Amino acid sequence: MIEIENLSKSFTLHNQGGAVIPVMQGAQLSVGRGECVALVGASGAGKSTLMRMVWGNYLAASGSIRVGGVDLVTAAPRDILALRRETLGYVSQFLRVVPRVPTVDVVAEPLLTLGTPLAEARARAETLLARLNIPRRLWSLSPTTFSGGEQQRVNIARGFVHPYPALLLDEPTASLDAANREVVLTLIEEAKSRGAAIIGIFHDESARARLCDRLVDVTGFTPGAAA
Ligand SMILES: Nc1ncnc2c1ncn2[C@@H]1O[C@H](COP(=O)(O)OP(=O)(O)OP(=O)(O)O)[C@@H](O)[C@H]1O
Repeated sequence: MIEIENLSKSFTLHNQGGAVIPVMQGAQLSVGRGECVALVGASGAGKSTLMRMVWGNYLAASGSIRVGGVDLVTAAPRDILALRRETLGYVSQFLRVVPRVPTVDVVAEPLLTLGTPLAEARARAETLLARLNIPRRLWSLSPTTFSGGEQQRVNIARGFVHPYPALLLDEPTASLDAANREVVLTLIEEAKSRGAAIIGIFHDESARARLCDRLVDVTGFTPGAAA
């Protein structure tokens, strides 16, 4: 479902004399349906950079990243947007929302853009918000004033409301209490059992051990690392 081949990336710092920092070379990764792969490696090794390339926010210098047949390295922006609507979900660590949109609609939005009728989209959003223990009285409010953990759960609800065939998870349990962490781990297990291909960054080692079929150390993709 997710196939990464011979991927390279460098950053050019235009405000610092055009310094070029190579961060990745020859990265390979393949994630099948129902599989969860954890990206590991020391801080600065390139986990987030790899994730952002798969999401299509960072452009690779060379190589390919195929998700459901679309190559993110060469795809046109409209094809990347279509991929994000239908196929590829991303739960980032931080919620970014348009102010004043009620939480229930923030969560329902991915379904609405796919043409799901409003009542059905809201009902599915509410089921997830309830599972994730967001109090009902907050559903009609914007999540901008919510606590860190509440915002993370809203973000997770939004990422799981549509059954994306591929999912990127950046520290999905980072600021959660034990009960909510358990809900999130169960949601990820359910996504795996329906066949989602998942790439995640999990500093939570026991979550990683429970969910992940493989660990991939991105240090091996650092330029100059032994191939
Ligand atoms: N936008 C950017 N511009 C320039 N350099 C960047 C940029 N993003 C990342 N880097 C560099 O790329 C390297 C990899 O960073 P990245 O954030 O991917 O590491 P990481 O493994 O996710 O680290 P951490 O576990 O600390 O989050 C670092 O040396 C970082 O400074």
